[in-house]
Amino acid sequence: MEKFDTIIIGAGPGGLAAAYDLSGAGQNVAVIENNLWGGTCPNRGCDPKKVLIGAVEARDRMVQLQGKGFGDVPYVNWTDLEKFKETFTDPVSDSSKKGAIDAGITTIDGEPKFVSDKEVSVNEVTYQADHFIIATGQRPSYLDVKGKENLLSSTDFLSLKQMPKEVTIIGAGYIAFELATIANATGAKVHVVHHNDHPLKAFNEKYALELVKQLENKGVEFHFNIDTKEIAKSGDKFILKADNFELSSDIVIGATGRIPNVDYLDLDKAGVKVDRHGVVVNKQLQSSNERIFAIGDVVSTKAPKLTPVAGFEASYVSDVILQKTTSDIKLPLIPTVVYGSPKLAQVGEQTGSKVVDQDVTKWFTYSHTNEPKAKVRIVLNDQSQIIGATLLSNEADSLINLLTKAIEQKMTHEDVTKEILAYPTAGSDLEYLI
Ligand SMILES: Cc1cc2nc3c(=O)[nH]c(=O)nc-3n(C[C@H](O)[C@H](O)[C@H](O)COP(=O)(O)OP(=O)(O)OC[C@H]3O[C@@H](n4cnc5c(N)ncnc54)[C@H](O)[C@@H]3O)c2cc1C
Ligand SMILES: NC(=O)c1ccc[n+]([C@@H]2O[C@H](COP(=O)([O-])OP(=O)(O)OC[C@H]3O[C@@H](n4cnc5c(N)ncnc54)[C@H](O)[C@@H]3O)[C@@H](O)[C@H]2O)c1
Repeated sequence: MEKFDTIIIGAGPGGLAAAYDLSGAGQNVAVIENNLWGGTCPNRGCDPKKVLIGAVEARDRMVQLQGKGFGDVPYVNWTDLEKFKETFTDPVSDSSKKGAIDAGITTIDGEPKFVSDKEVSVNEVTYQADHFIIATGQRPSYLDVKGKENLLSSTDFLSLKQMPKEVTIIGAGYIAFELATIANATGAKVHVVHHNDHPLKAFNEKYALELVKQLENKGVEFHFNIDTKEIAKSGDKFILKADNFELSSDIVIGATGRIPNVDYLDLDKAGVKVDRHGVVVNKQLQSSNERIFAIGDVVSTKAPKLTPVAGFEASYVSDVILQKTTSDIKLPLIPTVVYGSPKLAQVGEQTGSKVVDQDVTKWFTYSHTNEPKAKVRIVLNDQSQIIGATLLSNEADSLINLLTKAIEQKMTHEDVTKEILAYPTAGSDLEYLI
């Protein structure tokens, strides 16, 4: 029986990062993957989404400057854009696997199943290891309603060969907003159907509602407090049905959350406990079997399910396995961005001793490209240090990283005035934002 120091299940950003760390430290490491190498983020998540959003941003920039240097602006050509996206996604799996092999990591394709707390079987071959890391991520969850087989997922959306004329998206989280923004820029009529009136629940409500308004101004229609009961097929159309509500469209995308990939692994044979949010772990990311760890999206903790979080946890667990640390995991500040157009970003505390909330639409940073709406909200503590921020603008993604550093360094207004940042940029406004 082949024996490894560590076997990792799942070759996403989390699993591969751990594999490189452990193999780089001299361990004999195997990674088992049952689908595309590289995982969700580069194959069917962050990266393809960002390629599509890139085209939306280019179009929106021209629309903003219509009559100010630009004339008629065409819709994004979906078919061409999809082909461009594929130049990023097509090579990912092979190159991720090759990279691992080149680094001396054993790569195994197939469906792993635990046969004991020390052994896993794949394609009828049994492998043993001192430690295991479960890094199997999440997959889309589908609403449990009549006709749920008629729902498409974000993965299906990102690979559509043609963008239909009418698109309905159920849910109002990250995925719903990002896909709505993309479909809208191709000229599709987009509907967002949500079961309550709290879109993007984790974000400042006023800012989330301002983003709704910006999308409505572009023609996206939001239907709040609609509890979907059925997705019926009628000819070429799909009808979303709820109490006193029907909506017909060409496709219906379910974006109502994701579920952990904990089934099919026979985790009970290894004594690993799970709940509906994923693998249950302690503060060292150890499961109920102390030799089996879990990282990334599959972990049942409140940590945001994001690529940099999976990478951070991978590095932490590698250090635990290599006996470089015995401390509990301590996640740093985690900035998050909804890649719409404009973008919505948030980091840190949302309440404090002082809040400076400004509409900065008319500031040069935003007015020179005629942005329709830009807002910045900074939260300070009783020592006037920056402790949190919410941003809505096209510059929000870069500015949120700068603010994350400012919070980590406990910067005050006075500290900010002592810095020189390139002008004119969103960063050089910082001293006027506090
Ligand atoms: C549409 C979309 C957009 C996103 N955009 C962003 C973004 O902009 N920024 C951001 O930070 N995050 C984003 N995310 C989230 C990000 O993709 C995840 O947080 C990240 O991929 C988690 O990494 P992971 O390694 O934990 O899991 P994954 O990347 O999901 O990798 C898990 C791997 O395990 C494999 N696997 C599953 N089950 C098994 C099994 N039984 N046996 C073997 N292998 C298995 C899977 O095939 C996969 O390759 C997005 C997600 C989606 C869906
Ligand atoms: N930019 C990014 O960083 C990014 C982008 C996409 C995804 N992600 C990650 O992927 C995760 C999954 O994204 P998501 O958008 O699927 O999940 P989410 O949890 O962000 O949003 C799910 C939404 O569906 C709603 N919902 C639940 N049941 C519903 C129902 N019956 N009818 C209508 N709406 C319903 C929820 O209220 C919520 O608004 C995110 O939490 C995030 O961790 C991150």
